[in-house]
Amino acid sequence: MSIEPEARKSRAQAAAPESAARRPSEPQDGPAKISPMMAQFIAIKAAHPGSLLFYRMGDFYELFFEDAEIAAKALGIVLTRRGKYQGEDIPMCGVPVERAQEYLHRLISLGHRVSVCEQIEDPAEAKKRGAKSVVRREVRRLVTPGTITEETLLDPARANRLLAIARARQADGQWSYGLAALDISTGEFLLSEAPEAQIETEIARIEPAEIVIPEGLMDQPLFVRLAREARAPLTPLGRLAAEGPAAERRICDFFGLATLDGLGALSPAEIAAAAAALFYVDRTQFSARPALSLPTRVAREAHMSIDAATRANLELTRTLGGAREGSLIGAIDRSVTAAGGRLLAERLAAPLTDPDEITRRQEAVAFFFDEPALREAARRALKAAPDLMRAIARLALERGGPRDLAALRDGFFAARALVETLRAAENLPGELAQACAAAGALDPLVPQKLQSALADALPLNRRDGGFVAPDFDAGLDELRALRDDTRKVVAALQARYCDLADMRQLKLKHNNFLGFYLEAPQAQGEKLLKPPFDAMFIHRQTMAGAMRFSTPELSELDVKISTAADQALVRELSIFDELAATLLAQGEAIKRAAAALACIDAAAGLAELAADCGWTRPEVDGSLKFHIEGGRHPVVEAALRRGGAPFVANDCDLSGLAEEGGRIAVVTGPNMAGKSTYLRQNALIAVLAQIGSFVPARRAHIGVVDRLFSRVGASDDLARGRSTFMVEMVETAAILNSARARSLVILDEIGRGTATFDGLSIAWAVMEHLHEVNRSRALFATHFHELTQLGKRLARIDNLTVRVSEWKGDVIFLHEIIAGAADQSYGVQVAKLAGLPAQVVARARLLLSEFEAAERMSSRDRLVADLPLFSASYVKAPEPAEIAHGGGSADALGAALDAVNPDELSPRAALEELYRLKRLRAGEA
Ligand SMILES: Nc1ncnc2c1ncn2[C@@H]1O[C@H](COP(=O)(O)OP(=O)(O)OP(=O)(O)O)[C@@H](O)[C@H]1O
Repeated sequence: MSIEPEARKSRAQAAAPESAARRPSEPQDGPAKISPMMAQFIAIKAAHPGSLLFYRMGDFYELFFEDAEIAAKALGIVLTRRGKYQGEDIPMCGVPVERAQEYLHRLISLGHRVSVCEQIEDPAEAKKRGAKSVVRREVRRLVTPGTITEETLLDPARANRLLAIARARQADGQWSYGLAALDISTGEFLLSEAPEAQIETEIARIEPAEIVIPEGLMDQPLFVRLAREARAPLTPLGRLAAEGPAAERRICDFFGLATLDGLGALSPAEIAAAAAALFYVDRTQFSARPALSLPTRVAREAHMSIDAATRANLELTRTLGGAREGSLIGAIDRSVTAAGGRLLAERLAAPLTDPDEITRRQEAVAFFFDEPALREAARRALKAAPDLMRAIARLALERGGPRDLAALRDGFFAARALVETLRAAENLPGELAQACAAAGALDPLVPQKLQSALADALPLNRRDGGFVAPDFDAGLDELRALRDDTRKVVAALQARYCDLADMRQLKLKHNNFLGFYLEAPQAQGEKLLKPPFDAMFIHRQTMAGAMRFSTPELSELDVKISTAADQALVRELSIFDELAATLLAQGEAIKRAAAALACIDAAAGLAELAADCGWTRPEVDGSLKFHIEGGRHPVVEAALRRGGAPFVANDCDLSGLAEEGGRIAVVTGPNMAGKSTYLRQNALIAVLAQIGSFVPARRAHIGVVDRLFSRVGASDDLARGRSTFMVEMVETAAILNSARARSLVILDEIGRGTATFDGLSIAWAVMEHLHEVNRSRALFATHFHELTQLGKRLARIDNLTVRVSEWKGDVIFLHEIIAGAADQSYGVQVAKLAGLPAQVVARARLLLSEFEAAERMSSRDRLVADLPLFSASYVKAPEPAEIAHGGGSADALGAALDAVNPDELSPRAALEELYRLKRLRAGEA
């Protein structure tokens, strides 16, 4: 895109007085050859490496040299030239200030960092220092993906976290990693600690927008990979940022604490990470200070551990394609506020493991579930609540605008309405009672004041003015009247003077020489030269037939009118600051109230969902139960419902006893029957139960799951140099190395990505390991029917299959899970449904019956049945000759087969031939 002609004009004007410059990276020929402006630019640029420099010039932010080339390409704006540096043109491009946020958004989302350099004095001031002096400029902010606060740059539905990682050596010599996650758009500040093997899982939970790590770790493949997987840019920090006592001091200084003792037992790695995060905040925000909450430690055991692959596979907060729509959060989010939606996403990313805490959340949902009228009223009140957390955070950073004041006003009113609604309720459960108390603690006078202060229509930026309501401030009203209604002011003044002098012909006029003056006809003017009028009216001129007078008030009027606009704005800005200060003085209470509203919204939203979709409250405790009756997949069910199709509910029981471990269900069944859906729905039900939600099931009893693992589907990771099979094996290895009795494991078609017998052997051994060593509750979907044999030999393995029926040779999926093993794959029927050409389907049917006949005659089944536990015996593959000739079948069958020429058969004839051959083999023909 190009810049508008009007904007371009003002930019040209802004740039006009400056002259040529050299490339900043090269030695300069001498100061004489560089304009003062370019010298200033070069100095500022050198002090802020690693970012694009937005250099304010009048109504534009200009970029020069390489920055201009990068930005012009990224933003699609025109690259121009401006002056020369060492004989070469200087590339330049620019963005109008009023559209800067839009351009910033694009640059930040591409992973760039932008230093915003402002003019910090009036050009008129600069001129006073001499004609060639340059306006003072300073970088006021470094905008990076993890430190943005503007509404237009943020996703309302997601937290925007900066993650700082630091490491510290432990007593046993191992490295431990501290993780500090902070969101300056809301003030949230959380700390945790993890060993190297768990960092990936922690990062997946935090979903950072930017990761800050010590410079020395920048090149480590682990971090390069982690950042790529988290789709977050990696920023290095020097060593000084987070070391020893300096780290503690940095945290204490930031929060005004004497010691860190009040924050609980923080580890050295956590302290280092927290200090690094604060250092980075300082570096990016300069003098502005975000209203961060005190850092809170998050114990890893407090949350269900879900590794990155499992999160991705289960599509908890985004689909594999990256969209929210189609993910679990997309299906369950019924919250009506942005903060409520964010809280739900956060809870989904970190389900709880403490049954008491889960019960506390459930009680809040159950309350709204049982009280539909209250739920409706609460949701109506919440709908009027804007994003309080982000509004107060922007005010704290002095980046707030009039709309943030209005957001807080509306939020205060909404909180009051909500509290009034809920206070009427009896037996408010603990979580809601606490939230109500926080929401009710807001000062009722504040919204009143904001209400009378703010105009109806509000500009985005306070500098635009016009946001203070009429009648709020007499001084402002007067200035505005002067600015807007010169004519009216003049008319009113003229009428007043006419009354005072009792002289109708007195006229108020203006010229450049006298400014405002009063003119009277000669005869009547004489009267004003005498007492008492001469005390007020000062004679200025006598003309032919008229006399001119001024008054002290009129002399001031001139000055007043010309500066009224500026003064009105200054007055408005000071009213803004006053209102902002009133709000910031209550910053902590506002943050608590905002969190309370989000909490109520999340609970009411989940209750709405449960009521709407027929969900029930699960029983969650410390046992190893996993018993679900009539479970459904929330996302698939919603999709089917949109198409008018029903979802078939299914049971699942993996319950085990502590001394033995959980049960494993081996699910076999045709393609497309619903195995993957079944596996995933049970994992999702566990996640939902542990965030305190109701679940899509008739009944559910779940003993808390500490770790959830899934190996679902197959995908290459070519960027990491891993084939499909390698990815599958790496993920499986991670599961077998870390799953425990309290874990839930979902394995979908392990071993599919390699040769049949390798795959079968691996799957077999994996199952044995899960059963004997991990002892986890597990679901295992497979097309290796041989694995159903394991159920006969290992006590806690059950076989499940999906019911299908056949009609005229076609398969009909019933999606019903029943006990037992599948007897057929129906792969060919599914291929037919998929639209494979008829000849191919017929040929496949023929081949299939041949292969099956061959297999029946082979010793494979017997071999599998005889496999000793834990001996990874190789299962003998049938000899090619056996397949070709039907193994040890009768000569008659061989002769009949030899007589068939498949190339000459129509699909129908081939099918008939196949049935004939089968009858022949069975001795019927
Ligand atoms: N319980 C159910 N009720 C209704 N429809 C279902 C149910 N389960 C699955 N389906 C439908 O069947 C489709 C296929 O399901 P799914 O992918 O789970 O099959 P699958 O057995 O895992 O197949 P494959 O073995 O080919 O991977 C789903 O997209 C959904 O539309």
